[in-house]
Amino acid sequence: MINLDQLTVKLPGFAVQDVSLQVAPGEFFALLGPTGSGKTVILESIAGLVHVTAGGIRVDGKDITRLPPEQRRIGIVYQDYALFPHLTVMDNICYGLRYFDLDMQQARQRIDHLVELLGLQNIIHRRPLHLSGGEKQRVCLARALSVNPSVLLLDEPLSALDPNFREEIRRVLKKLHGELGITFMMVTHDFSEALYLADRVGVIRNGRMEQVGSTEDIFLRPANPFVAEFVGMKNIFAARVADQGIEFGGLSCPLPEPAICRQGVLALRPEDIVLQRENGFSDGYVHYAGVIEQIVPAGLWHEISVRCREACFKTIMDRKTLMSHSYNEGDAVYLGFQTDAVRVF
Ligand SMILES: Nc1ncnc2c1ncn2[C@@H]1O[C@H](COP(=O)(O)OP(=O)(O)OP(=O)(O)O)[C@@H](O)[C@H]1O
Repeated sequence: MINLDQLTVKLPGFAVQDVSLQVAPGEFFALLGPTGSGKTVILESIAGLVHVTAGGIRVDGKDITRLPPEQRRIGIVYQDYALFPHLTVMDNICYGLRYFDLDMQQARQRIDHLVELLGLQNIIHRRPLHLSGGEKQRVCLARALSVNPSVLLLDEPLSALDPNFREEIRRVLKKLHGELGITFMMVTHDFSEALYLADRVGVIRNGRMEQVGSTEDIFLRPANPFVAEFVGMKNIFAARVADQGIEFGGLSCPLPEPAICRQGVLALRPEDIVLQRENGFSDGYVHYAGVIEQIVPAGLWHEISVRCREACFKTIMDRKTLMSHSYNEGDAVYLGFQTDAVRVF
């Protein structure tokens, strides 16, 4: 269990301010935020690698705010591996043991178990130079877990990996978390990673916590336009409350309940928007006539921009559907969405 109580870390030109957070025992928590928002500073303050200016950190009920790193029983894994090139895999895994007061027989048993769990049996005598990215990251996980930590901190553990190994390490992390039952806290700027791995998420902006909640909550019910945009709501419009709903981009959107629109923003996820050639939308859908402005291939999907009056909507479509409807730039279409997909801030 991790407990941050108004954690404040002041650095030259940047500060983490009053971050309070509770991560339950055995939980997988993801700390999300754009680059430079302070995620690593928070992680490193938990590990004892940066000085905490004010507030406190407790792990499993114990105040560790001023303890040196080696007395915290916390493992940390970085994106760039940081393995010793001159040591074998086994020596890298065992390197940290000397700094901890551990029962060596138990430590050896634990390492044998980790080597098996992480599938490292065939590479324990190799040096890091001869390992793939996925293998290096599995070695780092074994090294961080060798000291039997109660908390494992992961700083963007997937971002240096190419896509195939990323998938592999994602599965490894899920399996490790399931089998070891310890608390995981992972920093990432990729919401899809958090969606796959984490139970709960905290979104950081500029050193402050913007929202904490279940991954589903953050995804479906972002608390403000910043979080909405961060979790992929690509349709964000200036809006205002009107007689029967809300107005934006020269359009009117009736809503079943009166909207509270304090920040004057309406947001929609691209995947909640449907396109049709003819207007066949059923009740419950809000729909507008528009024109396809742009079709951009994006991997397995195409991103389609549709202009309806002054509002330019973004939606996504798989290649097969796009082909079967023969949609092209310049085509007149109807665009619709259900009112419960609309978020108003
Ligand atoms: N030791 C330090 N001294 C001064 N400034 C620092 C120090 N460590 C980090 N910073 C600054 O604090 C800010 C937050 O950095 P941090 O590494 O926590 O961001 P982040 O959210 O992890 O970003 P990224 O996703 O790019 O890793 C940055 O502006 C960074 O330059």
